[in-house]
Amino acid sequence: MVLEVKDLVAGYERKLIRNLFFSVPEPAFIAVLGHNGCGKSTLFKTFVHQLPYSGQILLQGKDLKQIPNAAAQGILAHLPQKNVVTFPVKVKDLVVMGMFRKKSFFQNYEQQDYETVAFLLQKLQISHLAERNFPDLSGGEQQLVWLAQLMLQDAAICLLDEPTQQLDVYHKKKVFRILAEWVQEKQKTVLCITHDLHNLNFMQGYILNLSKPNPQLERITPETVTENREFLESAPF
Ligand SMILES: Nc1ncnc2c1ncn2[C@@H]1O[C@H](COP(=O)(O)OP(=O)(O)OP(=O)(O)O)[C@@H](O)[C@H]1O
Repeated sequence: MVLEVKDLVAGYERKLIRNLFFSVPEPAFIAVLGHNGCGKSTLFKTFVHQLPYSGQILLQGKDLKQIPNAAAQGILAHLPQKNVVTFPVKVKDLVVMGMFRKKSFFQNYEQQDYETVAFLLQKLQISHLAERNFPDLSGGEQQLVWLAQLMLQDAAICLLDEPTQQLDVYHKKKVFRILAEWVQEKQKTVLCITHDLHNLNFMQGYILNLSKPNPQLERITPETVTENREFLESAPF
């Protein structure tokens, strides 16, 4: 079992996540949907120990509470919605840091690591950004760079919080295709918060709509995408 959530209750004064149950037996893509403020990022925060919760979260069969540093173990990687860098750093030097698990603290990154970075940047079609100063990039360009860094972490389960939010329509589609390929070829489990429902039509996997009264994994089909879009187009009350 890759991931199990049992009777999860989490949130703030108001518990946004109430008695959530779902399980992912095999690597899969899961689109996490829902109206603004329904608790999607809150769900991810419970996974990365940023919020207390009751109930159980099991990653690869192990209780999350017994895994204080899932990132260092290559179990979990999290790409938050906002990630700010204000110091000057070249894109390639930021991306290579995704390989931190393979390095000891004082070890430098080598030529071979930068070759891996170059390959990934090419895949994401952002090779031309490699030598640029990261803080000077546009919002969408920065998002693609963070995605490259996250992919290099090579974690089994990835939490992506609206990774395509600032991308143009071409790059949105491209990123969804790359994620689909990544899940299938590398057997990753990707939970992806998104409002880009039309891009789900060509994806295989599941929808988890946290705006619904009793959210469950629903297999992605043209019908479930339409039903969830119509559900979300209606008022969230
Ligand atoms: N630290 C906090 N203290 C109290 N309330 C909070 C805190 N952080 C977030 N919230 C509230 O919890 C609710 C859910 O926030 P969350 O970020 O999980 O929403 P979301 O579903 O990811 O929304 P969006 O689609 O807008 O990103 C919001 O109403 C937010 O204001």
